[in-house]
Amino acid sequence: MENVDYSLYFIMGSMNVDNPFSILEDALKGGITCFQFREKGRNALVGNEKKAFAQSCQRLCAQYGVPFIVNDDVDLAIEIDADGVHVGQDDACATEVRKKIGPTKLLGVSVHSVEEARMAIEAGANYVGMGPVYATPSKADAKPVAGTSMIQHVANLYPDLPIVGIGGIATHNLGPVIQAGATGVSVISAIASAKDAEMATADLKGAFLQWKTQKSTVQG
Ligand SMILES: Cc1ncc(COP(=O)(O)OP(=O)(O)O)c(N)n1
Ligand SMILES: Cc1nc(C(=O)O)sc1CCOP(=O)(O)O
Ligand SMILES: [Mg+2]
Repeated sequence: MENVDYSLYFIMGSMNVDNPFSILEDALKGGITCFQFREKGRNALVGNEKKAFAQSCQRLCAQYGVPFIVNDDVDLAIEIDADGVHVGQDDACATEVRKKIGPTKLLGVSVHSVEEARMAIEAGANYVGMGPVYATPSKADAKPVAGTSMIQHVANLYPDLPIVGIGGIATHNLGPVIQAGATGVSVISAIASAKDAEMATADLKGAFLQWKTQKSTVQG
C-alpha cells in the first residue's frame, strides 16, 4: 500500500465506549486518514466476536478509502486481509511480522529511541509510532512521558521515515508534535471521548493543517 496519509490516525476498540461503530463513522466523516483496530484489555472482544467487529470496522473504513490497520494481532490482520498491522517492542518481532504479512501490507512499529527506529526501518516498517508525547488516559502500561525531543531526533536522522506522535494528543497540544517533525498524530480519547466525534475530528484536522502549513512556511 503506497502513499498513505498518516496525518490523523485514529485508534479505537470496543472497550470503554458506548457505540464504537458510530464513533468510527463520525471520525471517518470528520476526516481521519488512518484507523487502527485496537481490541485489548478489560472487556475486549475475543474470538469470532472480535473478528466480526473488526470486519465491520474494516468495511466502513473501506467505504471512506481509509487504511484499516490491526493492533498486535498479526494472525487476525492476515485472516481478514487488513491493510496493515501495528506492533510494539513487546509484541511479535517486526522482522518476523514483515515476513508473515508480505511486502505490501503496512507495518507500523512503536519506537522510543534512535536504535529502535533504525531496527524498525531494517525490519521493513512503513511508519513508526512514538510516544507517549504527553500523559495518556488510554494506556495503563504506557512508558514515561517522552515529550517531543526524541521525535525531533529521529525525524532529523531519518527524514523519509513517517513518524506518528501518540499519547495525550489533542487540538490544543498538537503543534509541538508537528513542529518536532512528526508526519502525523495518533489519538484515541481526543476523538473517542469527545461529545461530538465528527466535530472533534474536524478540529484536529484543522489544527494539524494549520501547524503543517506554518512549519513548511518557516522551512521555505
Ligand atoms: C500508532 C501507534 N503508535 C504506538 C502504539 C503503541 O503500541 P504498543 O506499544 O504495542 O502498545 P499497544 O497499543 O499494543 O498497547 C500504537 N498502538 N499505535
Ligand atoms: C495506544 C497508545 N500507545 C501509546 C504509546 O506511547 O506508545 S500512548 C497510547 C494511547 C493513546 O491514547 P490517547 O490519545 O487517549 O492518549
Ligand atoms: Mg502492541
